[in-house]
Amino acid sequence: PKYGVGTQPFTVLIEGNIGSGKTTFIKHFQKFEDKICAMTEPVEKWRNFKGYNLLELMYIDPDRWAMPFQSYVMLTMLERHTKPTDKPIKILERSLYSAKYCFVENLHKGGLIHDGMYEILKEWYSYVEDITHIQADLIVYLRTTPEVVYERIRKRARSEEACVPLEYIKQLHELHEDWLIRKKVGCNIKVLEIEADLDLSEIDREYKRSENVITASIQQQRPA
Ligand SMILES: Cc1cc2cn([C@H]3C[C@H](O)[C@@H](CO)O3)c(=O)nc2[nH]1
Repeated sequence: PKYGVGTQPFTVLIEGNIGSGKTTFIKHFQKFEDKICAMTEPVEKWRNFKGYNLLELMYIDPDRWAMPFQSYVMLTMLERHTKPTDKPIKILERSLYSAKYCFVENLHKGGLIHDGMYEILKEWYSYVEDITHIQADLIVYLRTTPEVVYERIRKRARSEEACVPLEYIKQLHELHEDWLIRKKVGCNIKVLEIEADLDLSEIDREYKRSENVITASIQQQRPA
């Protein structure tokens, strides 16, 4: 049997484009810390891996650094997927799936990683999925339009993202749509779509709706 089968609680993956509000969304759930193990993306690890800013290196020198960056992202995602918790719910920001179907796919389509690198990463994904149980019961898709998140990225002004062009954001958007809306690829996991173009004041209504769906989905769960 796969490593970790039956060891993980109900797991929600928060997915969406860069700047779609995932971290804000997850922080909203961190107040239920007695019931929910919520883990944001380890961006700080990627920005300082033993003194190397892998995120910056990936953006400024993708030919050399996009592949090693994505292989480290895979490692950090796998750590989160398999991390034990005694809480009944786990919420993760992104996943091995968005790594595979969105980011690595985008880098390869854009010619930023060589075919050989792409094949190695895909080999890792399929091996990892063969030997490890990846718990994923619900995907909350913070659905946005590229222009809206592009503006947010400009405002947030994360230094490494300064040169990310709108085209890159549009490509990532389409890959999220292929995966989560058009269901062209990937896992048949239930998707809850959140209109995340809304500005933060209105989005509380959407948080409430997702909370209801998450708690309802857990109730539907087979009793442990
Ligand atoms: C799974 C996964 C997340 C992820 C994030 N990123 C980038 C996009 C943003 O600039 C930053 C934080 O999400 O990291 C990436 O290049 N590849 C990724 N793969």
